Formats: sequence, structure tokens, C-alpha cells
Amino acid sequence: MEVDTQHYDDIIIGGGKAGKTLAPTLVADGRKTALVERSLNMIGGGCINIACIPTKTMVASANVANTVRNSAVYGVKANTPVVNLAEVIQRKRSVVQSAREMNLHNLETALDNNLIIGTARFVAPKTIEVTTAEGNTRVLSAERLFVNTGTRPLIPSVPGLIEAGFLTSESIMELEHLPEHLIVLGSGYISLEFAQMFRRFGSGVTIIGQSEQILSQQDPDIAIAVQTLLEQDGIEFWLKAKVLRVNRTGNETILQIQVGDREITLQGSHLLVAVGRAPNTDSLNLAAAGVATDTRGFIQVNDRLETNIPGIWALGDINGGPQYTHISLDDYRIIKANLIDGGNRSTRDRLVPSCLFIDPELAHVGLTETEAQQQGYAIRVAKVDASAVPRARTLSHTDGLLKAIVDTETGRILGCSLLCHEAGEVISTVQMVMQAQMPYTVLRDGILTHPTMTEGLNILFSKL
Ligand SMILES: Cc1cc2nc3c(=O)[nH]c(=O)nc-3n(C[C@H](O)[C@H](O)[C@H](O)COP(=O)(O)OP(=O)(O)OC[C@H]3O[C@@H](n4cnc5c(N)ncnc54)[C@H](O)[C@@H]3O)c2cc1C
Ligand SMILES: NC(=O)c1ccc[n+]([C@@H]2O[C@H](COP(=O)([O-])OP(=O)(O)OC[C@H]3O[C@@H](n4cnc5c(N)ncnc54)[C@H](O)[C@@H]3O)[C@@H](O)[C@H]2O)c1
Repeated sequence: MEVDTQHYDDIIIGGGKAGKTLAPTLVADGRKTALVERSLNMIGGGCINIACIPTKTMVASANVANTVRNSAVYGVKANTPVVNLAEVIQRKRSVVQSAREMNLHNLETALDNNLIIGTARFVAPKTIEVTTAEGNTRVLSAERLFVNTGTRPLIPSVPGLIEAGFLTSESIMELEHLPEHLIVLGSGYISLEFAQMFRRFGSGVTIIGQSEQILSQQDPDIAIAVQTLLEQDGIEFWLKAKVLRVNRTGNETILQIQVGDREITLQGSHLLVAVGRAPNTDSLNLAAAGVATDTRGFIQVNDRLETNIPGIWALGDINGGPQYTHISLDDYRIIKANLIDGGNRSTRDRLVPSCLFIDPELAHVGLTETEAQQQGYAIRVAKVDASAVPRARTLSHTDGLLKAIVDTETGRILGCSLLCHEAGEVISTVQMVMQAQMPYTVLRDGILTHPTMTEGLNILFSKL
């Protein structure tokens, strides 16, 4: 039977941050473009539906609970906060809903009928089959394809885990009753944000990490400072731990873990699995296109985001780069520069800022002290407690640590980690100085508004 194939100039598979931004740009460039997104519930991609935006909406609720709980510090009397998780979730749903509607409007305006809802898989190089939720299929081909299908929670193989049941970063944001005791497997970004959030809502929280240090990409002093703050919140940690078995008995999840030569039993009402992300490549049938993946299944790209097959690019988390929405957006910029604007951009030397949205926030840009040493730089390290910043004192947000790494030879900032109130905002100032290749003295001597958290940079860099 002959299959009717619809031909496009460009097809984008998956509507994450890069894909949904690229689609209208390609249309504006005169290209006949289709965007294939597998679900109407995912219009706009992971960030707005199941990741950054819903989590940060819920973190805001947790921080309100914390402020109310600590109101006496400010001379304000308030009753103990009562958290209604169903209403927290409702608020989150409404923030997500409005973002999704706006994204749908933007995509429909740009693409008209070429926003195609269905799951794509390759059937030949440059040809895909799209299957709708109802099971209907259609075949599309294009001169150029852009894969932006993102990731999903990685589920480790632990005896009893599947049978016992568990939460992921998605299902935990649909709970309407507060867990009495949440056990979290993993000690990275997702783990720490949910752990503190639920602790502040009122749950007991235990974190199990497999490595010696939480946030393994950070310097030990920063990781220890974060762990200490979370312990002060009442979160319990078991590190260098291996989960031997999970069981569910009645309303309890029971974990047998091994720490050194000790076997320990932990018991909680809920278990969240947050041990990293798996790439959404397995169902793409990349073999039909000949697109190469790495051992974990992420698509291999060069620094211009080109796969091994000419005319196929991979953008966002799926290409194995840093997993942040702003990096997916920058991947879009690289494609636009190279394919539309006649430029020559690559991922080489780009600065990757990040912010872990715990309270206080942990923001980072550039190299850690360990990385700078490994790369052979002669460095100077500045460190100061957050309590030294006047703004932190006015707000009673004095917990934290500010740290910067400077190249002794050039005076340029190599990296910076800020564990303090509004760190996610303040780090951008450091990043701009790094990007402009200016010396650290710009931040040491610049006139910065008093009293702001950014003024803390005057103090930090005067330590050198
Ligand atoms: C809980 C959580 C919190 C996070 N918080 C932050 C944060 O605060 N800041 C930050 O910068 N990053 C955060 N991240 C990371 C960030 O969400 C990702 O880096 C970002 O969403 C990656 O976007 P992407 O462009 O790779 O694609 P995604 O946003 O993952 O989108 C991929 C799209 O492809 C679709 N798709 C998949 N397979 C197919 C197929 N076969 N056919 C058609 N469509 C398909 C999916 O439905 C999805 O809509 C968080 C992640 C999680 C899980
Ligand atoms: N604020 C943000 O920007 C934000 C928030 C959430 C997620 N993200 C992005 O999403 C990515 C994924 O987040 P994540 O927390 O799932 O991954 P992660 O890589 O940040 O952390 C995973 C953690 O799980 C541990 N681990 C792995 N296997 C384990 C096992 N079997 N038992 C116990 N621990 C185990 C690892 O040692 C690590 O600490 C992040 O790396 C980040 O890029 C960003």
C-alpha cells in the first residue's frame, strides 16, 4: 500500500524550549515547518508543564510557609502555618495552565495546521511517522529535522522498587495530601528542591544519596554548606548509601539500605525517585535515520549541534549537554545563528549559569575551585559568609556562603558560587563581568546599590 507522505522544509520533533522557539523563527524565514509534539498536555515542553515553572511555583508556597513559621523573628505574631497541599497544587496548576495556553496560542498562530499532536518516530532518514493518541498515523518528510524530545525520570533498577511503587518529579506535584514522611532517593537538583519544599510544608524528609557528597558537581565546601542548612531545616541524610531492597507494607514504604558495612532500615509514607534523567530517544527509532547516540542513549552532536547525519540536529537535554531551559534556549540561538543569520556559533566556551532553588538559593557560573585547579590555573579564592552582606541582615537571611575563583595571571573571574538570598539574580551580574572579560576589580570597586544582595559582590571581591 502506498503511504501518503506530507513534505516539509523543516520538521521539529518535540516542542521543548528550543523547538517551540525555533518553529516561529523558521516560519518567519520562509520555511514550510511542522512541529510534532506528542501531547496537548505538554504544549510548551517540560519546563512550563512538569519541571521549572511548576516546581518554582510550589517552592514559593513552601517559602511562604517558612516565613509565616519564622514570623516572630520579624516581630510579627502569626499562628503556625497550615498548609493545604490541594490548594498549593491548584495554584501550581493554574500557573501551568496559563503558560500552556499562551504557548498553544503562539504555536498555533505561527504554525496553523502544522502544529501536529502525536508521537514521532523515524521510519527512514528524513522521514518520520506520527501516531496520534487515537492510534492514527501519518508520514512526514523534510529536508532538515531538529530533534528536541527532552528527558524523563531515570528509574534505577532496585529490587522491589517497581512493585512497591514510588513518586517521580511529575507525580509528586499532583499529591493533594501531605506525605507524613518523604524518603528521597538521589541528592541532586530535583531531590534537594523537593526535599526542602516538602519539609517546609510539614513532612518529615530523609534523603538517600549514593555518593559521599550531595551536589557532586560542586566544591565540597559549598556542598557541605548546603547540606548543613538542610539539616538545620530538619532533613535527614544518608550518604554513600546503596538501596538493597524496597518493600511496601500497608501505608509504609520500607527501604533496606547499606551504608559502609551497616545495613539500615528506613521507613516512610512516600518515596520519591530523583536520580537523574533518561533521554527520550528509545521510542524515536533513531536507527532508521542512522543517528548515533552515546552509551546512555543521548544523541551525539558536535559543537554546532549537528548529529552524524547531515540535515539532522539535536537541541536541548536530548543532546547530552547541561540540562537547563536556558541552555535549550541557547541551543536554539546557535541554530538560528548558523542556519538563518549566516553566523558561526558553537557551544564552545559558553558560560553555563545555574540556580538550585532551595532557600537560600545556590547559584553557580563558570568553574569550581576543583575544576580550575584540575585545568592548571593559578588561582585566588575569595570567600565570605552571607551574613557579611548588610541586605542579608535586614532580611534575617544571613545563612550562606559566597565564593569566587579568580585567575591570578589575568585577574579574570573563572567561576563563582553564591549560596545566599536571591543568589539566582546576583549571579547574573558576575556572569556579565565574566562574559565581558573584565577583571574582578570591576565588582570589587563598582558602585553597587546599598543595601542590596548584589552589593555583597563588593564585599566578596574585596577579600582578594
Ligand atoms: C523537576 C524539574 C525541575 C527543573 N527545574 C529547572 C529550573 O528551575 N531551571 C532550569 O533551567 N531547568 C530546570 N529543569 C531542567 C529543564 O526542565 C530542562 O532542561 C528543559 O525542560 C529541557 O528542555 P528541552 O528543550 O530539552 O525539552 P523538553 O522541555 O523536555 O521538551 C521535550 C518535548 O518533546 C516531547 N516529545 C518527546 N518525545 C517525543 C516524540 N517522540 N514525538 C513528539 N514529541 C515528543 C515531549 O512531550 C516534550 O514536550 C528542571 C527539570 C525538572 C525535571
Ligand atoms: N533549578 C534547576 O535548574 C533544576 C532543578 C531540577 C532539575 N534540574 C536539571 O535536571 C537535572 C536532573 O536532576 P536530578 O536531580 O534528577 O539529577 P542530578 O544529576 O542533579 O542528581 C542525581 C543524583 O542522584 C544520585 N544517584 C544516582 N543514582 C542513584 C541511586 N541509585 N541511588 C541514590 N542516589 C543516586 C546522584 O549521585 C546524584 O546526586 C539536573 O541535573 C539539572 O540539570 C535543574
